[in-house]
Amino acid sequence: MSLIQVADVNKEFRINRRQKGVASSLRALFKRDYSIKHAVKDLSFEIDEGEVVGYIGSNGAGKSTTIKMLSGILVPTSGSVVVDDLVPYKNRKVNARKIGVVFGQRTQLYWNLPMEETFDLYKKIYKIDAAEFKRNVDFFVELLEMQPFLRTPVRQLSLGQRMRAELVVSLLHDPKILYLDEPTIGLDILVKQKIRKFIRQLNQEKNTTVILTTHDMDDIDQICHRVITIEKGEKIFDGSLDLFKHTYSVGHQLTVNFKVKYNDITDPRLKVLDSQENRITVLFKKEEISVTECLAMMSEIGEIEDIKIKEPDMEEAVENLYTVGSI
Ligand SMILES: Nc1ncnc2c1ncn2[C@@H]1O[C@H](COP(=O)(O)OP(=O)(O)OP(=O)(O)O)[C@@H](O)[C@H]1O
Repeated sequence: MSLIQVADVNKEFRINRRQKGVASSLRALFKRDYSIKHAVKDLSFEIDEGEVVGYIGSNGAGKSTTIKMLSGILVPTSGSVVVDDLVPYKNRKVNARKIGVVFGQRTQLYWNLPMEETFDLYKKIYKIDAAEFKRNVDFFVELLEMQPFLRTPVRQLSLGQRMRAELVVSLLHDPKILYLDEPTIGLDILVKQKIRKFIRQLNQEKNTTVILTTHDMDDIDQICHRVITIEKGEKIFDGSLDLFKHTYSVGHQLTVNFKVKYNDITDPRLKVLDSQENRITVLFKKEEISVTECLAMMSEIGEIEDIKIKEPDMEEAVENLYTVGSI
């Protein structure tokens, strides 16, 4: 049975429409005046232990609402959410032991305490066994290169240092599942890379299941094996990272420089983007024609000097997803 099971879940929010003024306040006493926001609609998916899943969608698509239902903060309006055999909102305490959560915008740190003391505090809160605690702190501090700032009060840490600290705090009790909501937002590229590497290692060494929401497509590209996309509350794609790219990207781009070029290409599976005296750029889908076949064709139309292949691009795939929708 899957570790996370989401079946036919809906989440509605009631939004008050009350206008300003005494008359409208009086009216509101007798007549309910609100609209319903369907944040998540008929959502179903399953996630197995050890999977690393990117959960993506544009602003307001319903990502955070889903994560909040998975972590037990929100109650679904209908449908069922089961995480490791528990219904999260009914078992918030037990569920909290099994999950780690990092919301990019919300902190779990104490402003005036250095990290070392914050870790000790969480050790007490979660009643973490001393040996397990030491093992984890050593492991995480080394992987995230946190030694130099362990004794610095949190308020003096940079955003990147704080985000690394957030990750450690959420993982000290060895949770089975880690929910990450925009973990690299606002960070410089070096810290982003450190965090991405850390998440990959965490998954490999501890088999932690990771669900990651982000607007940074490099996060997805470099960390996730699977992608689920949601738009206007509805799931529109669920599959491997490769399938995602191939479904939504326009294809591979091949540029060939020729010593001598005799002809132009005519095969309908290759779309010519640019053709010059000694160079041609074509677009193709790997499912329709292989790279080898493509190159064989190129060698028939000229003497090849040099080639360059551009893989389908994640950013471009997401752009297409948002404009095309589900296919
Ligand atoms: N407490 C709430 N009350 C009313 N509406 C809400 C509430 N929380 C979320 N919503 C609405 O539900 C929809 C989904 O919001 P959600 O925060 O899940 O989106 P998101 O995909 O995480 O977006 P973002 O990428 O901007 O963080 C949005 O239209 C949002 O305005």
